[in-house]
Amino acid sequence: MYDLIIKNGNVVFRDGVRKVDIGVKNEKITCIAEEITNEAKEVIDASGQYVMPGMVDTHVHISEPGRTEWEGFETGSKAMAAGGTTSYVEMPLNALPATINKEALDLKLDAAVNQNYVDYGFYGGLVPENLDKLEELADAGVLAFKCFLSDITSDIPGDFTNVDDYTMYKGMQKIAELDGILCIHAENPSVTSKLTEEMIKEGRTSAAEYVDSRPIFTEVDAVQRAILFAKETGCKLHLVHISSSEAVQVILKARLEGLDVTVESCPHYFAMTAEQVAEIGPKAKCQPPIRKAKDQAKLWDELLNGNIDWLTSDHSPCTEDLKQGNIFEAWGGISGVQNNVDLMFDLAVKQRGLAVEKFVDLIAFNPAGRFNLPYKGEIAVSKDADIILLDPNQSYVVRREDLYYKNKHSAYEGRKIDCRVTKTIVRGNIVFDLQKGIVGKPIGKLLSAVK
Ligand SMILES: NC(=O)NC(NC(N)=O)C(=O)[O-]
Ligand SMILES: [Zn+2]
Ligand SMILES: [Zn+2]
Repeated sequence: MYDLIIKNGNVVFRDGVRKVDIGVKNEKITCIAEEITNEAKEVIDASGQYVMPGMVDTHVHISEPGRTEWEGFETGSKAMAAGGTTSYVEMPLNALPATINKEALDLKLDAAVNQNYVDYGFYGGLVPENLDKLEELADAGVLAFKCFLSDITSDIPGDFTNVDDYTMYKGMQKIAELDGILCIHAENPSVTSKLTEEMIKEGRTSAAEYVDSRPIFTEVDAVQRAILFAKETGCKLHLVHISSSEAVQVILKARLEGLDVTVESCPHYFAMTAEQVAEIGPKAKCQPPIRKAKDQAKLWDELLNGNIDWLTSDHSPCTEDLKQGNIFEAWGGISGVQNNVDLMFDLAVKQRGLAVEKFVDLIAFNPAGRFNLPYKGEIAVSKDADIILLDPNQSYVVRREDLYYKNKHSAYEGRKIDCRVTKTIVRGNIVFDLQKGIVGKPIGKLLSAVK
């Protein structure tokens, strides 16, 4: 007797797609066979659909507690469930206080209980004043550390700030000792902040000028410096939301030379060009910026050639008033997590011919492996039954009223997507069904690393 059987689907394994049935018991995948005829409490007919591991999104900002009006665990995780994400790792910034010591992490852990529809874990932040807190954060179970090279200043007490070089160096030494990973937002803060000042002063505040205020070389420069520091300290490195082929090439070269470094990029860098951002407006503002069409084409080559390790949403929501005005004034961060899986499946698999098993590596297997979650990210016996169904023949238009975000704005509003996540299952529990919406209770559990 199984808890759940998923029948007749095109199941995506790491080595290809096979039409098989999946049996789930006690939250795990316990059987994969051509035909399972046993009894089950629930049977799903997945005919005509892909059956894949849910997305393991290692880059999500939920600003609860402290800025809960921007996004909360409940609304954010419902959006993830509806979009095909089954686990996520939450960034140490945007909530107040930032997650830079154990007390702040405890506030997050408390706030997250009984609110999440999908499984969740946390980052610890690295900032100039918390070098002596990294160990307590690691002991308390953060899955990785995160720092900003890019300028991020705030006069609100407890808010996140960027690192200076000394902090990056010392932080990497400590994180190497703890056998952790440091994830870095890589942009040269001095150049980007001065260019920004200059352009605002001159009234050059169009979307095109915003892109020019954060040129690709500032990303490459910060990546190179992070790599140099990682070589010196032996710290494992991961570069978040990389926006340019030039930066990917630098990372690839360092990896070939033996450095333990990985790289992520995000759907918005593939789904929109700077030229389109000029039309969409501040809802599509992020840092680093969405690049021009000619640069995006090169980033696509990197993704299709297997040079980008995985995709993340970088879901960084805010209230709508912060997305008004000119693009320089608006909040930098895109709400996108609800449409990431089907949007990227459409763009990469359907439109550009990426093999569906490679797609699954990009959304699930690779991030789960890097973040020491070997029980996630793959359809295989003994793994958690975190499974999504995706219908490659269904189209939909992103509509505001369908979004679960606390603030229902999206850079993708009005966009047509030619495939759709129709069911999301977390450890054997159906949490989203296209017909019914969010189903059941917030059953999300805290992730723990297996080293
Ligand atoms: N404070 C943020 O959430 N920033 C985020 N914003 C973006 N990417 O525009 C990020 O990840 O840097
Ligand atoms: Zn960032
Ligand atoms: Zn982010």
